[in-house]
Amino acid sequence: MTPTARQQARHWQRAPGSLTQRLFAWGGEVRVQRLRQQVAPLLPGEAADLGLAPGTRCLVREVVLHVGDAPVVWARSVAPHAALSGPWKALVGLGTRPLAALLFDDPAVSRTPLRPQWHPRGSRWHQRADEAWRTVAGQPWPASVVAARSSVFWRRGMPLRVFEAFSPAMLASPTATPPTSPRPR
Ligand SMILES: C=C(O[C@@H]1C=C(C(=O)O)C=C[C@H]1O)C(=O)O
Repeated sequence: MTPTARQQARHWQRAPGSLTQRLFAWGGEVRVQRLRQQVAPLLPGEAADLGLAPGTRCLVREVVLHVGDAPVVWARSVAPHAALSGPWKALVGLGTRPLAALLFDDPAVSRTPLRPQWHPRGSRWHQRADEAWRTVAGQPWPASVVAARSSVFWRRGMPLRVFEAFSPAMLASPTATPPTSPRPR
């Protein structure tokens, strides 16, 4: 990873507030492609961050965010299944609306500090990012490391862990224009 890419990764890993809003400001058009939303096993680190026993039934939502015509973020959010009948029931009908809609305008939602992380090729996280990219872009994850971040949103005592991985297209250079110009309206 070039020094510029590392610097850009740190920028996105630590950027407060809504990533969707930042992507919109960066590229003018953001689209959410939902890959899955179902009860599924957790990946390494998720149960601990949620304060759950491994094997607890959880809802898993995976999406890819597109800016213009290019996929730029793979995101994976997990919550205890029990939360779907309570504080996070709005997840059920979210569809392809950005998750941010449930998080940043609700005073009942708090967020733990952002945790930057790097997942090398061979890790479960890199494997999952690779699977998502093969599905969406028809190619493997285009880097040997997945630069990402995670944090936990809390609402009325129930957690929602959000993980976001940044594609190399986002890390290209400080002045990187979005990967493609938004489609003309
Ligand atoms: C949490 C946010 O919502 C974004 C949208 C997501 C989704 O729709 O599943 C998941 C993670 C984020 O990239 C945000 O914009 O910060």
